[in-house]
Amino acid sequence: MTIAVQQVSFAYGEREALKQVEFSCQPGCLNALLGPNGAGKSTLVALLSRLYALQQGDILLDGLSIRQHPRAALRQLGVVFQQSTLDLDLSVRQNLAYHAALHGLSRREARQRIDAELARQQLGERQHERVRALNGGHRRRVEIARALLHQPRILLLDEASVGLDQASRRALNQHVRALCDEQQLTVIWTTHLLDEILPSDAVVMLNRGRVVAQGLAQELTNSAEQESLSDAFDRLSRSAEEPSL
Ligand SMILES: Nc1ncnc2c1ncn2[C@@H]1O[C@H](COP(=O)(O)OP(=O)(O)OP(=O)(O)O)[C@@H](O)[C@H]1O
Repeated sequence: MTIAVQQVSFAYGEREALKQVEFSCQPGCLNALLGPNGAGKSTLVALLSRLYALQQGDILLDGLSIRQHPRAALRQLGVVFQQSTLDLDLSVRQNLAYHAALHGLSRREARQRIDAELARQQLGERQHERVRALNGGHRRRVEIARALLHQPRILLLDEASVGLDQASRRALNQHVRALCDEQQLTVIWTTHLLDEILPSDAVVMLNRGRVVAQGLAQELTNSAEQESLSDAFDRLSRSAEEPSL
């Protein structure tokens, strides 16, 4: 499913968080939204997920405006927010069942989808354990399972790997990539960690609320004439701040 962000600007009162942001995402793969703290990544996720209403600009999902068709758009979206919203004292399965009920799934349908997601996230054996007993990586998988219960075609993950150790970060990243391949999911993966991005990934670089570059990671590195994506990001962010003559 395609995502087109068109001239989106957003301010918290006087503070501008996004300024005429425009980019599109590649369908069926992981799209990295890269930027340092405060770049505007979470604000963009909040607008995409309709947590905040758009102030200026529009976002199109397969050509459909989320302004004009908010319900249809939401049906296509699964979201894992930066802050976990699992109930730690409920079991894995109970957390999922609660969410399925909120989405209005029948008990039978909920049972089938929960079974399928638990299997896909390799959580079947942990389903009756309290979420509190799970490590950070497994908790994130529960959140992904929950986000996919209503079978969306887009998955938004906001800094999903924050707080995980290196091995869990890598495993989570690989897991999400496998989901893209298996289900043709379009993923937006926001991060400030460059080692989570592969040379072949589509990347949008945000800095201080503006898109400073977009393209395949390898192309961005080459075009900025840098050795690494990290250097390219520094270079592109600096040149975006220099006043044009
Ligand atoms: N609720 C809010 N009220 C006022 N300003 C906010 C609010 N949320 C974010 N901001 C500001 O908007 C800008 C963008 O923040 P945002 O959280 O979207 O960035 P981010 O790239 O997700 O960074 P982080 O990784 O730190 O969350 C920052 O300057 C931030 O201080």
